[in-house]
Amino acid sequence: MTVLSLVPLRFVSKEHVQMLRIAVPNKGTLSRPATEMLREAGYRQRGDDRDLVCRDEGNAVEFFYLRPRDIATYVGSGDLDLGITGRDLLFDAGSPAEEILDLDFGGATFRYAARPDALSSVDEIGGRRVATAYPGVVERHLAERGLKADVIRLDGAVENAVRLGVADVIADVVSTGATLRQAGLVTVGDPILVSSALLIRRVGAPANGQVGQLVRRLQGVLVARRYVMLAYDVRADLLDQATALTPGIESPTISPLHREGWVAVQAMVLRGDVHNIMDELYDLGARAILVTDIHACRL
Ligand SMILES: Nc1ncnc2c1ncn2[C@@H]1O[C@H](COP(=O)(O)OP(=O)(O)OP(=O)(O)O)[C@@H](O)[C@H]1O
Ligand SMILES: O=P(O)(O)OC[C@H]1O[C@H](OP(=O)(O)OP(=O)(O)O)[C@H](O)[C@@H]1O
Ligand SMILES: [Mg+2]
Repeated sequence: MTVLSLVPLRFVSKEHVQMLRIAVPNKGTLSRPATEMLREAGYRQRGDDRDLVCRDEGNAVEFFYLRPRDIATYVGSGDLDLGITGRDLLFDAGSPAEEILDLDFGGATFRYAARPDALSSVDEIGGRRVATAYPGVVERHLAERGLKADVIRLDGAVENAVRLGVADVIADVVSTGATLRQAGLVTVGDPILVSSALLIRRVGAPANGQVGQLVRRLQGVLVARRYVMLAYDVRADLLDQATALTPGIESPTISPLHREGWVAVQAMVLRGDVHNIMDELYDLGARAILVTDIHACRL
């Protein structure tokens, strides 16, 4: 770790700050949610979808917009410090880069599929032709199972490969399953992997204060998206029952109310649970139950 990385950025004159270099998907499913998340975390992002670079001088970060498939290569080689890419693309690249944070978007499974009557299990893939745009993932998966198959690398639209007689099986990203259905294919076996967008860095990269700050900001966005703030008033003798419903992340905040025998409670709750919790609190006797969004946080 350099001495500079220990000093908060605002105390260091700008010409001495090393710019952190981050790869962001320039196109495809991950592109928009990645730039939105970085914006929510307080970083400047490109104004035009064709821009290839964006410097955020205030935060000492430089963003490079690259094909998501290439991002693990740039990060694994150490040419860029961090990157945002999919878990499936990271595994496919096989470069020495690793996940440091799951960003909770771009979720999809990666699976085998074939004609409904063609295969009953993954073991039957041995000796067949498998079309995929992710040969690294497929070859490793087959090797782990001791299966030998002919892996055919295609660029996209791989679902057509069976129809066109190029392959017996495909391995591809499945989200809604609509593309598979349209091509008359069904999944074979369990998912090869469950993917989502990740923040990645080079394996063995030294600890760095700037990276730590970026990770905390992104974690703040994740928490702000997952949680809401719930506030309510409740009789003091019901407080234990009420706080069992709203334990918060560390502990709920309890404040006295002017009204004798009542207290106000504030706690973070999961966004998806909030309506059930509000119903239960109301039934318990809590009143003035209010929900507010969290815009940013550091826990
Ligand atoms: N419905 C989806 N289709 C494709 N990729 C998806 C989907 N949902 C999530 N992803 C993830 O997005 C990444 C693939 O992005 P990439 O930009 O390479 O392909 P794409 O979004 O299909 O764009 P395109 O094929 O137009 O280049 C993978 O990590 C994949 O798991
Ligand atoms: O399960 P679904 O919701 O149908 O989504 C999955 C499909 O979407 C992607 O294709 P894309 O449109 O990106 O075309 P591509 O195959 O040329 O990349 C992916 O490769 C699958 O084909
Ligand atoms: Mg695609």
